[in-house]
Amino acid sequence: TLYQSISELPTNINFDFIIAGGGTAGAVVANRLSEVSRYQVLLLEAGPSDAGVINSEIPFLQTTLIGGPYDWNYTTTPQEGLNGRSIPYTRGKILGGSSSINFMFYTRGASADYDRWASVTGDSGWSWQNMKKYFLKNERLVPPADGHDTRGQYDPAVHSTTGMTMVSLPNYPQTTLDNRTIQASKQLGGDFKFNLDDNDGSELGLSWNQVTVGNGKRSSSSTSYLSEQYMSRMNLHVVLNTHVTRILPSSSPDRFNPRDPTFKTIEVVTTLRPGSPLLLRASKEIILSAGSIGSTQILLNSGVGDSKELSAVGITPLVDIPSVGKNLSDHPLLQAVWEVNSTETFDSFLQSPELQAAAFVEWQTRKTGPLTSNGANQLAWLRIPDNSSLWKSYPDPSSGRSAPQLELVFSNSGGLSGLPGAHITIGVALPSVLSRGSITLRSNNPLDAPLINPNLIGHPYDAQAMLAGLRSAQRFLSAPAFADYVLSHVYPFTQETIDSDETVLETMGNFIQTSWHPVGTLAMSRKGADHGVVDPDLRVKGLKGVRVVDASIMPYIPAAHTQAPVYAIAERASDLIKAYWS
Ligand SMILES: Cc1cc2nc3c(=O)[nH]c(=O)nc-3n(C[C@H](O)[C@H](O)[C@H](O)COP(=O)(O)OP(=O)(O)OC[C@H]3O[C@@H](n4cnc5c(N)ncnc54)[C@H](O)[C@@H]3O)c2cc1C
Repeated sequence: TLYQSISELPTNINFDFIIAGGGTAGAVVANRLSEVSRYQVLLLEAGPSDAGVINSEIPFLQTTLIGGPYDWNYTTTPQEGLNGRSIPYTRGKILGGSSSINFMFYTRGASADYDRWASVTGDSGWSWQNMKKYFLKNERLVPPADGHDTRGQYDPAVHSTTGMTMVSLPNYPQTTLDNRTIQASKQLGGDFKFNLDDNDGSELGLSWNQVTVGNGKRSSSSTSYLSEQYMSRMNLHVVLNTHVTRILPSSSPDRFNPRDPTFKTIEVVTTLRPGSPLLLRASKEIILSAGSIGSTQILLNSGVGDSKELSAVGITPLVDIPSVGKNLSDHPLLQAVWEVNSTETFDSFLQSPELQAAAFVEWQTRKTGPLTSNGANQLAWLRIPDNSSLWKSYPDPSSGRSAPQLELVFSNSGGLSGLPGAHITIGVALPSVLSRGSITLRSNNPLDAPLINPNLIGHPYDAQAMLAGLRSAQRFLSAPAFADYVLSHVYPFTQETIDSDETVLETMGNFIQTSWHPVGTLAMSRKGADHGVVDPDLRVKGLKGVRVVDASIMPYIPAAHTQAPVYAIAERASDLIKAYWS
């Protein structure tokens, strides 16, 4: 049942599980736990429904969701590595969470990313070998909207066609770019070699991009795990417009010796009108799935965190876990634009209201055409060469020798630059970083946005790696396949300045943005470790009754756009919770 307001929720139900946050992970957990008909499951979401939000349905309109009503509209603290800029930090505030507003890349990461999680947690359940089945449980591979022959563009052996969230190969061709990129990969070989499928655990090389799009529309955790057939379950209750502020201990624990207090009460306020908080009780567990920022804030509001920092903002500390909110990791992104010799790039579409209107009619009638595209048909995952002088000064942040340190994403337009003319954009991102940031409270008002410091390019390695990524992008464009095509670099540097390491290092901070992949703030660690927040079964250490299931539990950021990892975490977490209570 779907309720628009907490006041509509029947008061006579005894909820076994209450899940805070109806986002990517929360929707999975709500679906899987409500498969057990004797469990009453309550999912609480601060945002509204995604039903009928056409900008969320149409893949191409992804960027229009940034900064709008379905965004929490956070801003970071001033970022030293970004020349002191504070930047917008988008998170989905809508059913489906960030999966309803993200850019739909479907990337699982390197096998070594999961093996590293297994090794730091001491739980082989997090290894690639074991996590594979959870990726398959989540994925339903479907044909692309343009019906093109996808043979040779992916490896069917590592995909599932029977899971929940729809995944497809590119849905609309980037005519002038797709073939050139494949040709360049053949001509250059080496680190740019063609990789049939970057989702088989070995990412290195150039691959076709897989996206969470099905039948020409976005497939989100809401459209898949909370679709009508599941919402009709009598034991699944989803309440929208409900902000979770805190979790509360059952009986007041002794401050100096809390002895694992039990938290089974959750405090909420409706976002629809001013009013006093309401309390709800879970008889089995509270599950925090409010995302890296939301779940962290709920714990801090509740007095679970660094006791000194909490006292400083006027919150009574209940359980001292200094790691709460630390270890924030994200992928910095620099979009570099080159002018090209063409009249057929996506720029002409971006600059023509007539073409867009026609595309809208095509999408409405057939769910095909340019609007089914997320704008990126290929990507490359690379390593910085072993003989680079960087390794004399810095450790390798990647999870292993088969995991990438650089990512390049290819788009057939000037994208964000907004420049007139025809372009190619290469998004340069860092899949592994040495910077770590934090989330802390601004005040003791639970509705105040927290202080978010992703510390982008906060470590000198990250700056040098970004420079190396830009040089890789230039090297790729030097292939014969681009010889009569790529004219000059036009953004954010100029053809004259791009080759100066000094200029690039000094000015790139003015342009680098986030890839919107914050993770790690409630990281898993071994049982008994003196750091970390949740145990390998995702229970908050030192508390009874509370688990965290979302991007915040990742101890290290994977070399992946983070939704597929979150889906797999949520599928495994659901199994762990079911096994515990069965
Ligand atoms: C603009 C953008 C583009 C992205 N592009 C990609 C991409 O192309 N591919 C990819 O793999 N990943 C992408 N990501 C990242 C990916 O979407 C996220 O890592 C993933 O969805 C996070 O899942 P989650 O469950 O941890 O959090 P979310 O999906 O964000 O879910 C958290 C939910 O909790 C709710 N919530 C928060 N606080 C509270 C509260 N106090 N009370 C009640 N509810 C609350 C939120 O409204 C939200 O619905 C992108 C993200 C963004 C923002």
